[in-house]
Amino acid sequence: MFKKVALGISGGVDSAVAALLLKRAGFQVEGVFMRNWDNNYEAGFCSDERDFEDATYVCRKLNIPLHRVYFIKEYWNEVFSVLLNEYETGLTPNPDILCNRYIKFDSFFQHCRNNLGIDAIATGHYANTSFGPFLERYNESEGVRLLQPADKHKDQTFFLSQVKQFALRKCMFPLANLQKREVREIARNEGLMNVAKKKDSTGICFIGKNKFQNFIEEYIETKKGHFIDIDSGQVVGEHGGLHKWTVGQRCGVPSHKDAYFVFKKDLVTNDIYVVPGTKHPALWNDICFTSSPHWIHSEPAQLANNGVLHCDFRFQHTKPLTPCRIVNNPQGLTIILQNKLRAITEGQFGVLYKDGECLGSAKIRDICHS
Ligand SMILES: Nc1ncnc2c1ncn2[C@@H]1O[C@H](COP(=O)(O)OP(=O)(O)OP(=O)(O)O)[C@@H](O)[C@H]1O
Repeated sequence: MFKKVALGISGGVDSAVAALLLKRAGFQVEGVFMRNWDNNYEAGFCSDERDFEDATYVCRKLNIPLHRVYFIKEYWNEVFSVLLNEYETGLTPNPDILCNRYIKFDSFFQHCRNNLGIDAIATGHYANTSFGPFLERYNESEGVRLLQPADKHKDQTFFLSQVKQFALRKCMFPLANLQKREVREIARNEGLMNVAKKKDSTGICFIGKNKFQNFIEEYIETKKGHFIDIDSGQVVGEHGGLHKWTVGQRCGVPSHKDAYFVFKKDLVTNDIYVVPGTKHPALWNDICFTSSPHWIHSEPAQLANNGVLHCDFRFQHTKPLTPCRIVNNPQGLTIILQNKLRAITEGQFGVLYKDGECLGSAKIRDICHS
């Protein structure tokens, strides 16, 4: 039932091998290279031309057509302006999660469906769904579930935790059952040497080599303020703008004992409260409150019945899962962690897992400092 598939080709090894596996499985593959940032707006950005050349090389080698699409306006409206707004309101946003929700699994999906006549999309993400890596278990009358892939170290479900059902149910993840080293090996064996040795992309997709602090300065007004030691109440230094700092970050202000770390940002006074030492107890918390959650499949029955959901939590992609208990509250969720975590940050997403399934996520809006 699925014949023609649009695959997001980034010029990296993962999407190259995904293309190869889709071809081997007999699908008609349309490669699509996407650009979300207009490099003409700014000097000094890394150009994605090199990536486009690599994408062209992959598609030529595998004999698949390559299309180029632009979502610059969509990215600006749905991702970048949200990012600026969140920085301006003292939060630390996660644009990669928004990019997947609004661009890759919405604009990209709709564009490919409307213009390329495809039956499904695919990406080189390390993720899986209950419909299988090639939608082999697709069921029209069932909701799809987002599952962790075989490679737990590369698992990218964290970044997919806000994706909507309508696109996810028509998405293939051909790398679901592979380890990263196997993916590189497949690329090498297939003569895709250019991409086999490329490093993984990191961080926000459009910033490239420019330092984030310099970059963000171009867009947000710099308002200087004080660093204040929460233990002594004393001003211990000056900062160059709330948006440049995030909870848990080392401030570079010396104290008599240890370096200072960001504890909390005060939007009203424009001060940043800091604590001496990375292990200061104020940085460690086990209760947080979120905005209204996005459930990939559906609200878990325990919560729907006003009960307690026992599951696992993470708010940073690379960190281990922490067991937690969750209850609904009028604004969203109350999450009670089994152990304290360092630097839980407002604006980040709390991503929830249970038995290998990514249930969804919710934006952290407050932390209970006991
Ligand atoms: N510029 C792009 N155009 C089209 N698809 C993209 C682009 N960037 C990323 N993707 C899709 O999203 C997937 C995940 O991208 P991401 O950059 O998060 O991970 P990655 O592991 O570096 O992937 P890759 O090795 O394919 O670059 C890619 O495998 C690809 O399918």
